[in-house]
Amino acid sequence: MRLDGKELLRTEDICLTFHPEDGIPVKAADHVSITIHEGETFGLVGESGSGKSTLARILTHIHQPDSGKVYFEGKDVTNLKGKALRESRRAIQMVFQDPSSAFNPKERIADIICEPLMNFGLIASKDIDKKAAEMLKKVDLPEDFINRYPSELSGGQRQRIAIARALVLKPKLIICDEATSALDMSVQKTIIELLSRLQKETGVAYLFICHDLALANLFCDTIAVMKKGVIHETIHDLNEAKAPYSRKLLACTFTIREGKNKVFPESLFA
Ligand SMILES: Nc1ncnc2c1ncn2[C@@H]1O[C@H](COP(=O)(O)OP(=O)(O)OP(=O)(O)O)[C@@H](O)[C@H]1O
Repeated sequence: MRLDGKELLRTEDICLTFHPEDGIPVKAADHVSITIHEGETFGLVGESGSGKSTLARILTHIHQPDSGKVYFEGKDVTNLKGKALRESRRAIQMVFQDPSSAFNPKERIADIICEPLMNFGLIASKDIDKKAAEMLKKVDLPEDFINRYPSELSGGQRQRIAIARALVLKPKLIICDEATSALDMSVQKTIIELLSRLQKETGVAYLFICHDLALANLFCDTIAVMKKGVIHETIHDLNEAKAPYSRKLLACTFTIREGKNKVFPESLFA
């Protein structure tokens, strides 16, 4: 965790409106400006549908914004095409909530981990098992997992495989989109500890998209609070949140210390 790193990624006034065929337009990104520094963990919180994944998809070039700019290491990468786009995709990797959906169930773990290297033509077939074993070690899994299949692993182990695969290209930024949300509390803790350790070892930055405000506050150096495509506040500690929406969101968090008669605040959607 560090806040003194150089600027790694910056968005400037990013806007994107979806136009579903049978509905009203949805402003999923409304003048979004964020800055992520090298080695930083940047949290993105907000209710479901607030535009968190859309922003992730813009940063990974899955969606093109209607307007605004994305800068990576100081370069404008908003409209990259061809080879430049491919190269840029190496630097930002993603880890999703359900890694199984991104894994081919018929592929060995070794091939799953090394797939990004294969896609970029960066590894020979004969080196795959060795590289995969090295990556398994990094994420605290036994090296003989190379010959297993995804269905033979637990959810937490599969998430470690997803992290190993995200790391194999040595990215500068990993976007964790609800990466720990489907895991039980104890496994979630070990994955967070793993992400922390890997960050110390590699200097990778994280964009950590999360519904759990307590976890985001604990793990993230900086947190942006998003609602309906708008960033309402960017702060380092949610306890110091000032924006009315952030306060409402915080008031909705459960804590076991409050006992059994918690009164919910007025609707977030008002
Ligand atoms: N491809 C699309 N076409 C039309 N509308 C979309 C598309 N993708 C997202 N949206 C809409 O944009 C808004 C933001 O969605 P997004 O998935 O970014 O939210 P989110 O904050 O990531 O939600 P969650 O926390 O539930 O994953 C939602 O209203 C969603 O329905």
